Amino acid sequence: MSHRLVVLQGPSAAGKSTLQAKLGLPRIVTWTSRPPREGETHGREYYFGSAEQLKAMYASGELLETTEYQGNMYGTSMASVAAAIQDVTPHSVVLDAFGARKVKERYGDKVLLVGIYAEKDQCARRLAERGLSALEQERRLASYGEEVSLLFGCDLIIPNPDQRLDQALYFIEAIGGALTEPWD
Ligand SMILES: Nc1nc2c(ncn2[C@@H]2O[C@H](COP(=O)(O)OP(=O)(O)O)[C@@H](O)[C@H]2O)c(=O)[nH]1
Ligand SMILES: Nc1ncnc2c1ncn2[C@@H]1O[C@H](COP(=O)(O)OP(=O)(O)O)[C@@H](O)[C@H]1O
Repeated sequence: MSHRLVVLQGPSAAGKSTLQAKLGLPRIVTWTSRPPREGETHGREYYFGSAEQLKAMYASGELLETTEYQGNMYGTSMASVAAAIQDVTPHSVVLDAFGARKVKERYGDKVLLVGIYAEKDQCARRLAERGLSALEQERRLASYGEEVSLLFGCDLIIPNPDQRLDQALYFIEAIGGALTEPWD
């Protein structure tokens, strides 16, 4: 398979990070201006920086793309994506639909866009269990409809309903297996 980068997109709490972890590929760490959550470390979950820093990085061409999500900026470093695409080992990254499209436009078939889908009430429950404030939960769910409609731009969509994580994992493992087979 010629895909070098798996991009996961989908609504908040659909299960993107969970499935990315199970995919087991090295992850591209992206930048955000949102404050770190408890347990998050600079360089592991994200690189944390100010909005001004991210804007300056974008202006200087250091970031391939930036997006605003829930009032915070996010961005992917040009060098990290280029290095991932060149690397012998495929990588993965979680991006919103805007970032996913940018990366796909630039790298075409080297990028596999995987949409992760779960129903709205299930995402709502998962968000509530994550301990986010009521306002944050509401904000994340507000973009649910738009994020689901944008899944149709993906190369494939994996449903991740409650109680069927095993089924979603089956597909994720199949992708991981196909990507890590020897290629010419
Ligand atoms: N375009 C773009 N989106 C990103 C980037 N990094 C993260 N995201 C998106 O930002 C969204 C919000 O991430 P986060 O604040 O960690 O919240 P959560 O995923 O809802 O817990 C995620 O769903 C990702 O899709 C990036 O570098 N570029
Ligand atoms: N199939 C599933 N059934 C029940 N809970 C799930 C399932 N998939 C993921 N979760 C849980 O939902 C929450 C949100 O998952 P996460 O991967 O962080 O979502 P995202 O990265 O899309 O925001 C986590 O607590 C995770 O353990």
